[in-house]
Amino acid sequence: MSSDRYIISAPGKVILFGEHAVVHGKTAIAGSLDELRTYALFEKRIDGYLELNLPDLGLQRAILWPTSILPYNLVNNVETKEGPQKLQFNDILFHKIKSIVSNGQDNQEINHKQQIAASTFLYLYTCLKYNSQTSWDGMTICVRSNLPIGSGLGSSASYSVCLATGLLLAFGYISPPFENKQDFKKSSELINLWAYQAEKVLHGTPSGVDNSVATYGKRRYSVHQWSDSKYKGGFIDMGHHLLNSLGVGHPSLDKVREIAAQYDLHTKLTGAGGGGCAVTFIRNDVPKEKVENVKKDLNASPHCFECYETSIGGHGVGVLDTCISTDLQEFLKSEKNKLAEITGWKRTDEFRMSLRINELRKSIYGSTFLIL
Ligand SMILES: Nc1ncnc2c1ncn2[C@@H]1O[C@H](COP(=O)(O)OP(=O)(O)OP(=O)(O)O)[C@@H](O)[C@H]1O
Ligand SMILES: C[C@@](O)(CCO)CC(=O)[O-]
Repeated sequence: MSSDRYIISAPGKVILFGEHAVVHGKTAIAGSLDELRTYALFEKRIDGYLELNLPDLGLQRAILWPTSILPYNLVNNVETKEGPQKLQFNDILFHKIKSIVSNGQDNQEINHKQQIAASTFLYLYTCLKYNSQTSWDGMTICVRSNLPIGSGLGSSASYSVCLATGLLLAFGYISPPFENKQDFKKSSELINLWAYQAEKVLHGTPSGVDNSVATYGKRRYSVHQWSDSKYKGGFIDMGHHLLNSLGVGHPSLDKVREIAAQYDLHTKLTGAGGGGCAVTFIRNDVPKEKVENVKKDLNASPHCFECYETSIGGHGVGVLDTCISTDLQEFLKSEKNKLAEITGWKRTDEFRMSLRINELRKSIYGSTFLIL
């Protein structure tokens, strides 16, 4: 049974090895991030309007559409209950949605990034609403994230997973609390499948790693244990140099490496490259003061690098307790570092329902990846 309100949360990701190889069907190793997440609030409306709030993308006001303008007649492939292979990306629908988004707003200018994010939402909404038996006729949505957006840490995948989960819940395709393992498995597969469609809107031809990591996540697994026990700095350096040789490096990422190397720490670029984020691995034996000093040096460099200290293995997608009283205004205006608190994500496990399955996945997209 569908409720009137959901708060969803999904993690960002870091790719440790193989970010470009995975696009060509080779193996990558990736992990979900702890505490760097996207949060989405879904509220039912019955007035036939969709309201989308994306303040992190700089949208000053909500975007509003009547649900009646959506091209449901172009939906031809809603195979939500079938196997993933049956779900094809619908180009005709996507182009129509894009034109609705770019024509539609008389009260504010919407830039390209905002248009793509809005199209992603409308694409999933139109596909999933078609054929659904639900009392939701319209909804208000607000998405917030404490991830850097467009920097290689999977903000788009966590956005996609939040949208897919909220819509699948609202339209009754899945239902919390995912009580038994079978429900767990089915719901997470469906979320991942639809998040992948969203990633296609955002990325074109994604490998599917990012949305899988944001869906499945994993139990906490600290970078310290990981780097100590299995891999040494040489691997990390080699990964970085190989990516540089592909031409996806950036001088500022080399600068991060240079500063961290002064403290005997190893760094590589992560994600697509060409800018974005580098990841520095911190061994168990590195004292806290040393970490603070590296961060200070990175901040103080002419590039003013921003540092996020985290571990690998955050929870996968979760549906948070709907009794939490956070309202739209509070959610919209919250500082990024307060999102976990105001949504209740910081409360104990018994208050949240989380989907987590950890395994080596031979993906439906053709690539193999290990989720840490
Ligand atoms: N909090 C958010 N609010 C609205 N849209 C978001 C949000 N986070 C991500 N997005 C969408 O995802 C896009 C960023 O995707 P992009 O692939 O460029 O970066 P990334 O996912 O952070 O990096 P990578 O894919 O390399 O890991 C944004 O332009 C927007 O469309
Ligand atoms: C660079 C790439 O690994 C995305 C990183 O976010 C490509 C992909 O997996 O689609």
